[in-house]
Amino acid sequence: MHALARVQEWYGPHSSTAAEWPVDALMMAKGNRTISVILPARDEESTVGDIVSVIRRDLVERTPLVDEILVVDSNSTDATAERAREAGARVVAQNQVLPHLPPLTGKGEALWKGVAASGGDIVVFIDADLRSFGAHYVSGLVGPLLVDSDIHFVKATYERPYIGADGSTQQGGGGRVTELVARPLLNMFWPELAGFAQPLGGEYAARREILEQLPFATEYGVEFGLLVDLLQLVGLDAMAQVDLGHRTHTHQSMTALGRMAGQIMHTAWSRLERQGRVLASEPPAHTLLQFGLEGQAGLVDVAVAERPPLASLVLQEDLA
Ligand SMILES: O=c1ccn([C@@H]2O[C@H](COP(=O)(O)OP(=O)(O)O[C@H]3O[C@H](CO)[C@@H](O)[C@H](O)[C@H]3O)[C@@H](O)[C@H]2O)c(=O)[nH]1
Ligand SMILES: O=C(O)[C@H](O)COP(=O)(O)O
Repeated sequence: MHALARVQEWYGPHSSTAAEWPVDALMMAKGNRTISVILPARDEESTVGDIVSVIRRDLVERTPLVDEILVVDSNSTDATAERAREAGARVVAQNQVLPHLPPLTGKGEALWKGVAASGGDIVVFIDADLRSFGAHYVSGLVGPLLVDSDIHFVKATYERPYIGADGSTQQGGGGRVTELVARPLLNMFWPELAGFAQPLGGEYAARREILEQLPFATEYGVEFGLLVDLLQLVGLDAMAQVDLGHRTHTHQSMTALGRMAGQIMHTAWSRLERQGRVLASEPPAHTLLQFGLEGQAGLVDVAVAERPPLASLVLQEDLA
């Protein structure tokens, strides 16, 4: 079957909206399973507290859908940890989780450490820089996992405007790396994943037993790597998409997004090599020469390290 026909066949039965997953119905479906919400946070003092407070108020105190709120403090230099703790989250410092391992950096490292430090049967990731967060983000993402045992992973979709520094809104202007890098790469090499409208979005949920079987690319390669690896591990029919409505967040600069794009291309390359689809005569360069606003040049490293599946680590430590 042609890949796009496959996407069409998948799309209907695997797509829903957050409104289709009311919290009361999910409480009935939850049984004795536990749910952890993990927020990776680097210098997010202005937003992390509000997000944690909403989860705590609506999904812990009002209705106990969520069992654990964990903020992974990703080497912040601001009051992220204090704001998160005051709002009611458990906070762990990224480098204090599995401290016997040499630390790595970036968002993927924060997520991997978050999975290691949390305990829920279902894990929900929520970015800590969201400005549009509502409790429906969490309930929408866990809905398909709680009611359908064949679903192992749920990814959010939403409208993503670009909000300028002057507050002006450009509808559909957000997600620049998604549109210019991730989507073309997915369509070229993994077209079955083309139906995920926001492949780089930071909001998704999965069963712990699946997350522990997956390697985690560090830095900003993590979402792209997880999607590609999940397709191989569980297959498209075990993956679902939920529309959460609208997402706004803190935008990064163009140079920061250039580095992100480089990291995503490296992650894609590593998967192509691993799947035996390219044979490199020499490895791709991981340096990126960028030019700042005033024309100053700077060399940055966009290499993406990788953490092994947590399950393999536990096994190794058991054997040691
Ligand atoms: O070293 C880091 C960098 C980021 N973050 C946190 O990760 C989240 C998302 O990072 P952000 O810098 O806001 O990324 P975006 O520019 O929003 O990038 C988008 O695209 C990335 C690549 O797929 C995803 O990782 C993001 O979740 C997604 O929002 C935020 O809570 C950050 O504080 C960390 O914890 N550690
Ligand atoms: O998903 C993306 O492409 C990055 O998060 C960048 O998003 P932005 O263009 O909305 O800042």
